[in-house]
Amino acid sequence: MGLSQRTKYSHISMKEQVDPKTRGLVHVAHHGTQGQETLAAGAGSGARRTTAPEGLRAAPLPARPREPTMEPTEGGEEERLVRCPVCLRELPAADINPHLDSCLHADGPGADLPSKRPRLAGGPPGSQAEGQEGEARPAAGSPVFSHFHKGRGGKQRSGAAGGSSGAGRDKAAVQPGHGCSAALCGESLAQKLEGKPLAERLRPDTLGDYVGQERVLGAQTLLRSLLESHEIPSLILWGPPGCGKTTLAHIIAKSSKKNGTRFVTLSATSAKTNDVRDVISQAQNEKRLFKRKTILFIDEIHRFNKSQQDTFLPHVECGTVTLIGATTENPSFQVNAALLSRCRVIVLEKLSVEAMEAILMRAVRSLGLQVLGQGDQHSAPATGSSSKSSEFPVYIEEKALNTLAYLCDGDARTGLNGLQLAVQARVAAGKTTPLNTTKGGSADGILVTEEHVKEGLQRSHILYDRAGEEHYNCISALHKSMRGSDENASLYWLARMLEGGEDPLYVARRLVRFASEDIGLADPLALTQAVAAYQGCHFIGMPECEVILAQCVVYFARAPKSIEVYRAYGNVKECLRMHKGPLPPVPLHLRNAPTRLMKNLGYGKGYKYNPMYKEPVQQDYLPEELKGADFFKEREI
Ligand SMILES: Nc1ncnc2c1ncn2[C@@H]1O[C@H](COP(=O)(O)OP(=O)(O)OP(=O)(O)O)[C@@H](O)[C@H]1O
Repeated sequence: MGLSQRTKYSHISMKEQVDPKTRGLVHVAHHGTQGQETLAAGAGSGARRTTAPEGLRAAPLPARPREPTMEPTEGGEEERLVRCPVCLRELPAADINPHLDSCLHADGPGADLPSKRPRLAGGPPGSQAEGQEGEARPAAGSPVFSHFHKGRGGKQRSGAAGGSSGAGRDKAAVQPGHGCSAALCGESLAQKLEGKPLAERLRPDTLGDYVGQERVLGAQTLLRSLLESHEIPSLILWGPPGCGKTTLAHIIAKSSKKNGTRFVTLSATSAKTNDVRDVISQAQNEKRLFKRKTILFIDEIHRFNKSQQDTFLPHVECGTVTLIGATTENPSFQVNAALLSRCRVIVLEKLSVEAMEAILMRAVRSLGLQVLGQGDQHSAPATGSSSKSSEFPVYIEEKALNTLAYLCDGDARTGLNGLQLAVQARVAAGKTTPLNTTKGGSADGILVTEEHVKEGLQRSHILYDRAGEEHYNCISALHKSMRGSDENASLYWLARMLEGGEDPLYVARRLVRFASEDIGLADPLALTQAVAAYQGCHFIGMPECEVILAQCVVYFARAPKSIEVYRAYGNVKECLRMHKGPLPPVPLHLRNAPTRLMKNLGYGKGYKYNPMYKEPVQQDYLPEELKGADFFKEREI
């Protein structure tokens, strides 16, 4: 490595020491990271590394091109060729700093998001999504780089990635080597199916690729024109899982980079109040020193408690940050009213079957599969397949795609995961199916059928229609298993629901009911357990709350059971339903008599106040005609 490079990082290092609170520091950390990557790429052995202090290295932040600090070089050092880690050109060492600055600058001011890092790591141009996956992740607790990270279900969110538009991506995927910039480009089918989930790889980068949600994002809508003019108001994106909330934020991130706005992501499942404060103080510095705006995206904002939400309220109010929150829960209940009133609530819907079909078709094209309609005849391998020529062509039944679009219940992640697993399983099994392709001839290929797709959904734990019958079937199976004191079956049905994406509060509500209906007075503490479980789920959400529900479910399966109260109450209801004629009046002696008139009418007359009696009091409490009724006697419920 040339001295001038070392000088560059020395300069940065000095800056960190000078002003550890300002954005200078922020850049330092990232420059430090880049420095290391540059060293790796430039391959100077024995080069002196200037690393950021420990705490800073843990929070790599976007680099911003800066003026190089040129110092006299040692004899002839600048004559050595050094490879630019960005464009891979070889240049004299003396020129590398200014060149690097202009290279970094070429992406515009927003290029300081982590999308740049794969290129520094020497990945092929356009392989940014790939590179991000393999990147050293920022240390936990670094709020700024936990972009799109999501705890639930082990989902991974990539950062505000760079890369070409999704439209171009589709094309590129179908035509390998064609200005290839897509995550799936130039790989064999098996490679495309490995590693990062397909849903993540196919996350649209532009509004053009964003399917559905016409009501809020269609042409002429307010939100679309705001997004197109880069005027991003504070937003709460509310919608069911997999409908595109994070994707929309990702698109906003990409587009906001164009006008130099910073985009920072926190996940409320893992971020602490201090992380929020850090982001806000950085945003304040950015605004004050660089007039740079910050958009703060908080995924699963409903997981923040009210006081955490209060932390950013004044800063949203005064415009230090523009907030974008994503939530699957009704924001009226989960988001501070004051915060809510400062945000526009965008209600996203479950994706329609048509929208899902479009998303699946895009995936099919990217994977290079060929759709086989009923009665279709094919003579050639899958068109557009980027599979290596040694691989069999892979076909998928049109019916299989339709079924998938229906079964995934408007959740694109579920649909794409199901498709990925089905194809993966078939390819791994390597089973070729002779297809009657041409008249009088046949060809080999791998066929993915409707059955395989259903299996694929089951394998991703998702053959569970949250809105439909399966939802009721599973909760019923759980209830009956607990009633039957089968702790294994109880846990099984619980897991089937939670892994299928069921709302934990729905299960918790059922447990509250079960505590009274089936355990009742045999263990009155059961109700307390159930309510506590409900509150626990409410506080911490999935996936952490799953064990709370599991504990409660096992407690209930093992608990003694009594339906005495449930049955008796049912008997009373039955009695009321069966009563003919007007309901009997409340006996006068049981009535309260707050006024003289009421007293005169006989209200409360003859009532025996029990505490005044040492012996049991003989007194009727039921209406005359029900005297002696015993609702606790066993009857048909
Ligand atoms: N409207 C859409 N158009 C195209 N693809 C979509 C759309 N919505 C979702 N997807 C696909 O589904 C995947 C998951 O979507 P996303 O992460 O945006 O869902 P979400 O609403 O944030 O879900 P969750 O609440 O579970 O986090 C994306 O990576 C993308 O591939």
